[in-house]
Amino acid sequence: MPEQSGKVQTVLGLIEPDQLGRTMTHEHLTMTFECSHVPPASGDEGLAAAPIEMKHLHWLQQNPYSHHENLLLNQEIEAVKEELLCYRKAGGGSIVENTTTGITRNLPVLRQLAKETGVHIIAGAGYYVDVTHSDETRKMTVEKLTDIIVNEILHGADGTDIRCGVIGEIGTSWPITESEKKVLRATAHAQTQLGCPVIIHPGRNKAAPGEAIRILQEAGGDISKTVMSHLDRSIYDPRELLEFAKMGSYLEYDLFGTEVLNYQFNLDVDMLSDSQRVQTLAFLIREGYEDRILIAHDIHTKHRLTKYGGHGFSHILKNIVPKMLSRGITQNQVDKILIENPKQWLTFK
Ligand SMILES: CCC(=O)NCCS(=O)(=O)O
Repeated sequence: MPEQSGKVQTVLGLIEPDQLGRTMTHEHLTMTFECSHVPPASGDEGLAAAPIEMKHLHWLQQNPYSHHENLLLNQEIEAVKEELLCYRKAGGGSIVENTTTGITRNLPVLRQLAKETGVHIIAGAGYYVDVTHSDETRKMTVEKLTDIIVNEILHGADGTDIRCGVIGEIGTSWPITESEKKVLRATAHAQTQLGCPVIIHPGRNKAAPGEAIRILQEAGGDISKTVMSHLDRSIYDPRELLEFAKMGSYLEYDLFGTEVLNYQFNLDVDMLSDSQRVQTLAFLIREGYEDRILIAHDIHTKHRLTKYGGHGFSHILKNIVPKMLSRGITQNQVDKILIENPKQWLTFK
């Protein structure tokens, strides 16, 4: 039985699950997102190249992926540190940092931030979406990928002794590519060995979450210990959502704070607003899924930091929780979503 059993593994070492407190289960503190750059609309090239300024904020908020500099969250370590101190003051305890190989994971920075702020940080093992896979990764067998992921959890990742505490976010596109399927199978095999939490980034299609879960399931993964991220932009129809929920994964609404008219990555999608996210949580609770819900902001670009006029890492604690309570979600249910469910998920079997 690994030493992680019954514990949560942070970048500073193992902790008791009760030490976690309120937990955002899907954030990024340092990463790059150039792999997802969207060319600006014709006529917007000047805005896309301009420094970030107040007068451009609305454009930036609506076109975040067309501004190259906005995709470099790794340049904002000091601002992120300030945000984490505010997050603690607002009652936050822990953050799952989902940056995996392909989007510039930086474990020494995570360890430094954890030391300087007192926020428990849980780092992610494994690989992001196919476009970020190296030729070497693509050639690897499932067994080799499994070994690497297991090693990132048991011994440390990226040549450091800093150990990851979850597998993911494991990136998948739509349709899921062959290389991504191998990583999903390796994830399931590593999870079987370690009894660890897993978190998946689905492709941008309503069929994507179910397909990723099926691949994990067939490879022996523990779906009850797996989170499906980004449901805010993936499944809208209530009947389809309940069909997916029956598969048994955690259901994560992790784009709180994102309010956009057009979702740049898929113009067919009408991205949920925060009010609609809260309505969806209330719906899932009524349908009996309160033990399966997780929430977060998934901050991954500069413009969502308070330094750039964004909502920051404390938005859920300061604004969304009161809204949840005002819409009939009880304090006990809020605590389940923010404390108990993350604790159950993050504790190694
Ligand atoms: C690395 C951050 C990330 O993947 N965020 C998800 C963005 S979206 O696909 O939900 O738009």
